[in-house]
Amino acid sequence: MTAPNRLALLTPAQTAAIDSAGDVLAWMENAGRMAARAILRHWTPRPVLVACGPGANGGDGYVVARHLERAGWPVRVAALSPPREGSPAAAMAARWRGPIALFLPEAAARAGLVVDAVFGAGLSRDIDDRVADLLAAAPALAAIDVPSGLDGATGLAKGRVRAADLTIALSWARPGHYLLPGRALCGTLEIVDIGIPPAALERLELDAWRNAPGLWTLPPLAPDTAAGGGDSHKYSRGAVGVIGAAEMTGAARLAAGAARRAGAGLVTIAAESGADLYRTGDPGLIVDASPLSAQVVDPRRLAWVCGPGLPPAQAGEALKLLLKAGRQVIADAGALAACAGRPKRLRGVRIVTPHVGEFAKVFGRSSTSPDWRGRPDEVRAAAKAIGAVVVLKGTDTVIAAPDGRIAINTDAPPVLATAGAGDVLSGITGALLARGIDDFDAACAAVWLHGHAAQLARHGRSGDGVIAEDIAPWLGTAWAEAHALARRKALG
Ligand SMILES: NC(=O)C1=CN([C@@H]2O[C@H](COP(=O)(O)OP(=O)(O)OC[C@H]3O[C@@H](n4cnc5c(N)ncnc54)[C@H](OP(=O)(O)O)[C@@H]3O)[C@@H](O)[C@H]2O)[C@@H](O)CC1
Ligand SMILES: [K+]
Repeated sequence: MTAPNRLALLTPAQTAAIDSAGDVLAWMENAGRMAARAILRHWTPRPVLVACGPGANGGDGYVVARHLERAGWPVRVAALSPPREGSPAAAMAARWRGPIALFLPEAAARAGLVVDAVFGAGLSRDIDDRVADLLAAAPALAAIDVPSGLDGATGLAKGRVRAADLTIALSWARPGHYLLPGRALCGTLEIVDIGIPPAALERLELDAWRNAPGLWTLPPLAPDTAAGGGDSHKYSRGAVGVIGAAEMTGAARLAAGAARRAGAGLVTIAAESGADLYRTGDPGLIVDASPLSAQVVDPRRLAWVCGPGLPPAQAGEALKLLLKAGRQVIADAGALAACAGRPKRLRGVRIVTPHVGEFAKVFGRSSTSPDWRGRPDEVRAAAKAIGAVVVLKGTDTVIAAPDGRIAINTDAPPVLATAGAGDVLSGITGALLARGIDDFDAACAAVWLHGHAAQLARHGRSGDGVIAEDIAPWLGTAWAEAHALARRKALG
């Protein structure tokens, strides 16, 4: 993976590292000017209160105030406390000669728009009532960097955080802009360029990105005959095995169908029992009723999906056989249930795809409260513990590699919260692994294709009535769009 800088997500600590060696005054001026421009695009002229904190976020606020006033808007500034003497923020505060207001909710309520420049990357504790009350009284809110109280690293709220209508991110977004509840607290997110040279990123150890085409690249979906790929055969396009359950056959069929649409040359359902049920399904699907122990040694069937629809005991047995045979395993559903509280049993698998409840059961968290989902470090730790890529599924799916890299998916539609959608994802992942794509890239690309195909299904025919079966037929289009987007961004 050669991750492009434009997809990088910066934590507050990384921003601080950039600032310590940079021209903060110039960047602050740019940040305030660009934020003012974004505000001018989003709102018609109205009285504005700019709420400024004591740090550089407040410094940006004084610049916004100056530019909005220059644009003819009535502007007042309310300071929580004055900036530290000699700091860049103090220099910007000194250049504000306009009206001052008390830092009180009444001042916010009288304005038509409040600019939240109280805390950004320097947030160090929960915000108190004084800040929360003022921001809560705002009729509309534009936040600089993050809404005050939102932890940019985790997406968690520190105290009572007022959701913004517009959040203006500076040069790069943060994990917290995309992780829930942060994503919901940001409103519309705009990323503005404040002139930090891309070389500044080279000094950082980047480890988080937005999941989008360009982060990974896909081979062509089908062999290109014109380019001499016409002699490729079904095994060279990747062969996928899916462990079939005797009873809940739908899940394995959904996974297998998705693997086929995602470009696998050959997909087999391993069904020691229940084979007849599978044979009544799609004609292009191979059903193998021989003992699994004999199937797993077929060297051509490298990638296996283990778990969808399986009872935990069967999944656990299958997992052991697959790992012993050195297969590339995607563990989901029943295979995760078989490893509840025993994550070490997953050592040797390539990718696991738990939802929040499964993650909690496998990795032994006592609570499934939505609160902890915003903590990428927990997903990183899980990936490290089992030496495999962990895909924590949700509306803000986090994909973590054992080496600490994470990608956050940002555009999955809510319609994906439907039975069988997870089985489809495991099938797509299997197809990409079988085609020889690196584990982390395969997981990231599968998550994106899955979400994008669901979006296409939604805009195509299904509307909000998208069901799991609707997703796979759109994978070909999603694949083509991934190529087009990666190409366009690389050029642009
Ligand atoms: N490279 C970039 O992207 C650039 C970014 N820029 C901007 O810089 C911002 C980061 O600036 P920053 O480091 O000064 O932190 P900021 O959030 O203003 O606050 C720190 C102050 O608040 C205080 N404090 C914290 N929490 C508190 C609480 N709950 N309740 C009360 N007080 C609290 C804290 O006190 P302390 O923790 O020290 O006690 C300290 O005094 C960033 O968000 C962006 O807007 C541009 O200007 C330039 C280029
Ligand atoms: K802010």
